[in-house]
Amino acid sequence: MSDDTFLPPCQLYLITPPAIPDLEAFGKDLEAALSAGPVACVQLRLKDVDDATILDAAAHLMPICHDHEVAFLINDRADLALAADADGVHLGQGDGTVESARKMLGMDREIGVTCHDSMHLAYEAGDAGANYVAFGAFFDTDTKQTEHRADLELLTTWDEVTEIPCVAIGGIKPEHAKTLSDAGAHFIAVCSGVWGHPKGPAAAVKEYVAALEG
Ligand SMILES: Cc1ncc(COP(=O)(O)OP(=O)(O)O)c(N)n1
Ligand SMILES: Cc1ncsc1CCOP(=O)(O)O
Ligand SMILES: [Mg+2]
Repeated sequence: MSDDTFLPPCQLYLITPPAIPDLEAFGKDLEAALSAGPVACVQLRLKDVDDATILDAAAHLMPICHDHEVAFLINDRADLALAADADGVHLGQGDGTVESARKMLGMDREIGVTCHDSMHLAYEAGDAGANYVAFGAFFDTDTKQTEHRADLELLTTWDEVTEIPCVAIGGIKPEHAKTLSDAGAHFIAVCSGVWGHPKGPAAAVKEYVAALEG
């Protein structure tokens, strides 16, 4: 994900729902979503479950991603990303340091870092060796209680001053995609807009991709 030389300016990054009650059914939805259009990355973001559940979900979902040449990241836990042989980890500000995750994961795996609405946190993450930084929330979301609201200018400034890709997250609907892309986002991260789309995840991916192609 960090080498965007031959990639379109802004790509879709999918975040799983925080609970996956039926792994078989979700695997089918994931397969449909990834077959519908280009997706750069899928992040397994399970909350309030034990490690075995995360590893089981990773073992089921990662091959689907790899069949589509889509990177598979695990949220919160570098140790589980290593145990699952995932492509990387997404770390929040309370999920451990980039340095310690890098020691665990080596240089071949991706490390992304939540930076809320803060250029300062993004510089810190970049200096520590993050492969991407994530800004948000850009819009209202029911997926997570958020305390920070990012604006488009942050994306533009970040894009101007660094080479490190940035992800925009939080309540992103298809109609927001082009604006975020034009402002400088390299990825838009979406959860409910895809898995909760009234026409299903495949139709959702098509809508986001069409909007990005604008
Ligand atoms: C791409 C991306 N950006 C931000 C987050 C949020 O991470 P974090 O702040 O650790 O919150 P949780 O997702 O762990 O609730 C993310 N997961 N992915
Ligand atoms: C994990 C996370 N971090 C900031 S907003 C958010 C939720 C993203 O989900 P949605 O696309 O449903 O708003
Ligand atoms: Mg986290």
